[in-house]
Amino acid sequence: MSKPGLAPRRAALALMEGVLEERRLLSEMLPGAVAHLAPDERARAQRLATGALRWLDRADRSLGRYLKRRPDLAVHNALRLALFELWVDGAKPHAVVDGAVAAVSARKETARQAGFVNAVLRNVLRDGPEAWEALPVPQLPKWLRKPLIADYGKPAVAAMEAAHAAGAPLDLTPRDGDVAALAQATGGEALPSGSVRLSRTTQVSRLPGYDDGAFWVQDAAAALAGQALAAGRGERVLDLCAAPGGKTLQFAATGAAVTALDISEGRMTRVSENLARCGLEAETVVADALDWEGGPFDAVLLDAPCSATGTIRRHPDLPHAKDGTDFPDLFALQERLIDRAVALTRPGGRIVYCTCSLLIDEGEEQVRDALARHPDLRVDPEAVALPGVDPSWIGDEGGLRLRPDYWGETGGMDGFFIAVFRVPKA
Ligand SMILES: C[S@@+](CC[C@H](N)C(=O)[O-])C[C@H]1O[C@@H](n2cnc3c(N)ncnc32)[C@H](O)[C@@H]1O
Repeated sequence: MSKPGLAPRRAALALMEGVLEERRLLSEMLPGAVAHLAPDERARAQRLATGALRWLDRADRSLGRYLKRRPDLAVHNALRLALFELWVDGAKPHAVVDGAVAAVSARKETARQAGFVNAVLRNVLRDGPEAWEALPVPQLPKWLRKPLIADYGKPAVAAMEAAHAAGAPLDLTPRDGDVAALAQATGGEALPSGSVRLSRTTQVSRLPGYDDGAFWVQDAAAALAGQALAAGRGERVLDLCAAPGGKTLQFAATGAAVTALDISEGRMTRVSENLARCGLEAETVVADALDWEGGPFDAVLLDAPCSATGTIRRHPDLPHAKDGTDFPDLFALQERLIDRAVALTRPGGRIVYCTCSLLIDEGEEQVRDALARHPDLRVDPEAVALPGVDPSWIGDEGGLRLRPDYWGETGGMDGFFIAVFRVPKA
């Protein structure tokens, strides 16, 4: 029989290897990679892999003191994971050392290095948590850090990195807009923007009101993007890249006639499930937005596919799995999707363009380029001056720049860019 706790640790190490060697995202590998585990072990494997990747940079700095040269990836990862468990997760030292040694011993290729792992971890333990705490907050890899410093400056990037290390709370959007009632029912905090924030980790489906569809999970920054559209009862609204549907639900809850479109059939199933749970309606269309014909609509939301660099708090694997080389294709797609959104909006209508990205190429620059291609469009800064938004977050081009370090004292928010275009009357 294998040691207790070995299976989730081995699954976590396999997930880390998938990210760091095969450059795959955790979301692509889960839930397949943990399907063989019991539910609590699955959650533990995911938590360990996510945590180790979040703290990877600090673990590597720490291990630099004990390693003459970089060990094989599998051994290195076992040590990185052990440091996360010891100094962040608060696991018992003997259990961590035993677990790391057992994981390395269980693989034929690494079994001979079990003694080495044991020795390194003994040295780490001898130096204690003070040595770990003295190290800087984990930094982003250079490929991402450099352009962000160029755009925001070093202090801002350091603040974002601190927010990435802190992780993300759980935000809920109330279906009927009654934020106070939902905050009371769930024991959460009512945010000025209309979301409810829970700081504790919890199983969402066990929260009161889940089965009745009284709320859905949606980061407060993403909810602001939905609010910026200001959908009204009976208005024809198109959600052009809709899945998994947080913003579709926001529009449907206002009584708008919503068409939710997405290229992915699988992801669109989640939109339908979310609508059904919340007792809301929308027309769902699986199609490529670039060649779909319909409308014209009173309002179009384009929550475009993007680098997702605004979601690193929730997805600390992203900076390790990506290197930015595929981003220019996304920038070009965003441009074409903006042109489609313009074509699908009626004269006098409006378009919300947003991305969960920190890169200005996917935000401010897209707005500037869109205005050059469509000189009749106007950006409406008033439309993004929403409750909870600090006016200094609205840029010269009229868009709203949200960063993970904003609202730091209440748990931060996802990085987002949101701009509202007004289409001229005919
Ligand atoms: C950022 S996500 C949208 C999130 C969603 N608006 C929400 O609030 O839950 C981007 C979506 O764009 C979809 N997508 C990518 N390319 C597309 C295309 N050419 N046409 C339609 N949808 C596309 C992806 O499948 C993905 O679901």
